[in-house]
Amino acid sequence: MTAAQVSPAYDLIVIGAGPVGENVADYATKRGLRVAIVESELVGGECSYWACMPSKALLRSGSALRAAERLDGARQAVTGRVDVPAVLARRDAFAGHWKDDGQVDWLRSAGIDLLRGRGRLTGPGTVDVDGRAYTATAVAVATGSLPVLPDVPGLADAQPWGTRDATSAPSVPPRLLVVGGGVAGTELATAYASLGSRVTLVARSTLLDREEPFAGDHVARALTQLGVDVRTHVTPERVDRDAAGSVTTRLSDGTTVASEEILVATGRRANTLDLGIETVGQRPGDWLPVDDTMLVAGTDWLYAVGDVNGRALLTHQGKYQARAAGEAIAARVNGTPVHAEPWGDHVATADHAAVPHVVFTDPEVARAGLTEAQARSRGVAVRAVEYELGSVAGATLHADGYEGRAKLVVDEDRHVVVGATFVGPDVAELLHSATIAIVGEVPLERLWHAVPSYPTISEVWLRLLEAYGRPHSD
Ligand SMILES: Cc1cc2nc3c(=O)[nH]c(=O)nc-3n(C[C@H](O)[C@H](O)[C@H](O)COP(=O)(O)OP(=O)(O)OC[C@H]3O[C@@H](n4cnc5c(N)ncnc54)[C@H](O)[C@@H]3O)c2cc1C
Ligand SMILES: NC(=O)c1ccc[n+]([C@@H]2O[C@H](COP(=O)([O-])OP(=O)(O)OC[C@H]3O[C@@H](n4cnc5c(N)ncnc54)[C@H](O)[C@@H]3O)[C@@H](O)[C@H]2O)c1
Repeated sequence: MTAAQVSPAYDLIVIGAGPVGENVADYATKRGLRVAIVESELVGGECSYWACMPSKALLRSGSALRAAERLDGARQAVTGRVDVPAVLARRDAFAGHWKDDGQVDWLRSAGIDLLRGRGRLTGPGTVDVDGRAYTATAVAVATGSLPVLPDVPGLADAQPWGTRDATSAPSVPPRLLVVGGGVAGTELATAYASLGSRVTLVARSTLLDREEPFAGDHVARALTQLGVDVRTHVTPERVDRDAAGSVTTRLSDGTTVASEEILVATGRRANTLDLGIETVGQRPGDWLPVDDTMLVAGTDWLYAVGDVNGRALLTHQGKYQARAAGEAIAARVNGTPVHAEPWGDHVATADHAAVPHVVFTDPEVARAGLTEAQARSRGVAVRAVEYELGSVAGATLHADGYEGRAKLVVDEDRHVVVGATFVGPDVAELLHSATIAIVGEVPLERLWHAVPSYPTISEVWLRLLEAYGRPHSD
């Protein structure tokens, strides 16, 4: 195959067939565009094989077991520990055994051409895939993100685990050091502790430091109860792996930690290395700047969707962007109107202040919209109220000694909720109520008429409104 070979033109070429790229391609195809998608590894991307699905599969059995242990009557029936081989086998199934046949069949059925290989931008509307040139009216980059390895002496040579290794490991190391107190670090520390590993978690600040402060406190307490040695405000300074495979890590507080594996979960950067991104004036490794239709700044043909634009490193939010971008690209190619006004059909307005996410630790941390600190830094006239979830009747029934906390952040000028955080066992399913309140900008006066069922954990909404005080419409 020579680079001179030019294949027929597409309306759209998507580079990267993760959950986001698949959705851009699907939504554009449904609007009649001729679409090809380029994938260098597995169709389905990080989320399916090395992130969301396997990590949640590793976590779920331990959470279910602890849920039973928190309940008198069920506790007595729990006579064993987590069955590690069974959990790993279930994880393998959720990761599709790292084969993408099913996803490839879906692409075919959706009418999307799959181009296996590495995609690279070579100029406006031109993409090289392993030496073959393709052209398209529009190109969407959905290449995801890559983990960042901190510059710690000896760390790279010690062959640390990244999140890919941790989510696909065939066995559980007896001792695991987790570096990073963010989402991935706290989730994977929970998972491996549940699977019997002796886990040490090292964080350079508090845990989950971008959440409401009580979130990290609750998670740190629960991890400690699970047997995790949680060390905050420290970083690794030197790492050595000896000939027998043991890792010794010296920390900034002068202590050392011995482990069989060291997992680094210290954040991610854009996967734009070797992508030809400099052809549009962008620096490889930087998040790609986009407008709300996901059009890359300074171009009229290139889109960046999902993790790669750095707006929200979450599958559901990337897929939301993909629905907007797929439709926007189709509208522009078809010459139909583009609705780019806030909350229009072709924009991802919710990215700015209405993003929901769940940290699947035990307790779970679920937030929609802004924390109090974020709202204040944006100049919002904030009033915040908090409530102990353990005082809600539904929560006391849900688990003996239920511990958790909830918080609403209210914009006092507009009288609407701009942020909500719930921390506690099984709060994840509560979150969508908050997302709807925030996106719908439901006035607080009206929220009083949204009655939570008794006795559910959702009754915390009523308690939070009572803590705020009933505003009277006059
Ligand atoms: C451990 C972990 C757990 C997570 N859990 C959750 C969760 O529970 N919920 C949640 O919402 N999010 C979660 N995330 C985040 C989620 O995985 C990402 O937000 C999501 O995968 C982003 O999707 P994407 O399609 O943008 O990128 P990716 O899923 O990374 O897909 C990008 C695709 O592009 C391909 N590619 C890259 N470069 C090229 C190229 N040059 N040519 C061809 N193909 C290329 C890659 O092979 C890949 O298939 C988690 C992340 C991690 C690390
Ligand atoms: N449930 C979910 O939705 C889920 C789960 C996992 C990951 N993710 C996504 O993946 C992204 C990446 O996750 P992540 O946990 O890698 O990143 P993160 O940004 O959430 O956390 C990284 C943490 O590492 C710390 N850190 C950085 N350098 C360090 C160092 N040298 N020593 C010690 N600590 C250091 C940071 O202070 C931070 O607390 C997240 O932003 C999240 O959106 C989502």
